[in-house]
Amino acid sequence: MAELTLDRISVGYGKTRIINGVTLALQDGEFVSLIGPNGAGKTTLLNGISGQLPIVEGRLIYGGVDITRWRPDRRARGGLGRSFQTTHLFPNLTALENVALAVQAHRRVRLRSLFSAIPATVDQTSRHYLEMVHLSDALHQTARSLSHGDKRKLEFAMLLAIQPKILLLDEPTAGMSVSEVPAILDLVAELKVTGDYAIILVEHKIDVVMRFSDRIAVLNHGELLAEGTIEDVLANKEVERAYLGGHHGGIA
Ligand SMILES: Nc1ncnc2c1ncn2[C@@H]1O[C@H](COP(=O)(O)OP(=O)(O)OP(=O)(O)O)[C@@H](O)[C@H]1O
Repeated sequence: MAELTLDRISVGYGKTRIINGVTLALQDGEFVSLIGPNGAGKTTLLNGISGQLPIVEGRLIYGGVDITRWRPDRRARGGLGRSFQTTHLFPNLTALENVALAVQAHRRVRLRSLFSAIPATVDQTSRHYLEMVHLSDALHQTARSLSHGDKRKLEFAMLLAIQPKILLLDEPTAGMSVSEVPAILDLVAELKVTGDYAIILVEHKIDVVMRFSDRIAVLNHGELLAEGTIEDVLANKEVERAYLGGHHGGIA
């Protein structure tokens, strides 16, 4: 059974529908890249899956359960982890405190306990996730003081703290300096190799897409234009036309 099935889903803002009837299945441990020209609806589709935007038509099935009407926090607790293009950290808290907060939120511990002392088990678990993202040296640094690349690593640690089964990664290297990109991509590679996560990656850089993807899905004007292996998709004339269609940014 597919881990996650998008069954003809439509997603929109208010009365404006951006995603129209997209069907896609993600298997256990599979890595699918979601590509498409600027404005195609990639982020909107991720928002529909994670629950930030409502699915106005169709069904979202996760592990055999219809989660179409679940709120975002319930989806996250159930194992749908979502990263964003911009950072979502508590700048004045340390790296350890940020992750502890995510661990506690996931365990539904009352958050005020964080500000007295981090319970030992939470502390240990938080350190584990920080180690996974290679931030053990920055435990006690405030999030504010971290480099952009390390902030992104910290977000990964917080994402892992909710023990996701599915990772929805929205351009994880967006806004990074060239020197910071490899470490983040290595992190994605390390997560992939565990086989513990099914991953949907939104990405413009074709070299990144080629490095990781088992399969590619192409969105255009809110609809699924093509789906298949890298070779299939790159040889698809409609995909080529969509990218060459004038004002859009191309596959980089
Ligand atoms: N808050 C919003 N309200 C209304 N429309 C929006 C909103 N956010 C995005 N849109 C519109 O939805 C469409 C799809 O945007 P989306 O950000 O999902 O595309 P994308 O494929 O992720 O683009 P990019 O590759 O540039 O990030 C665009 O036409 C955009 O203008």
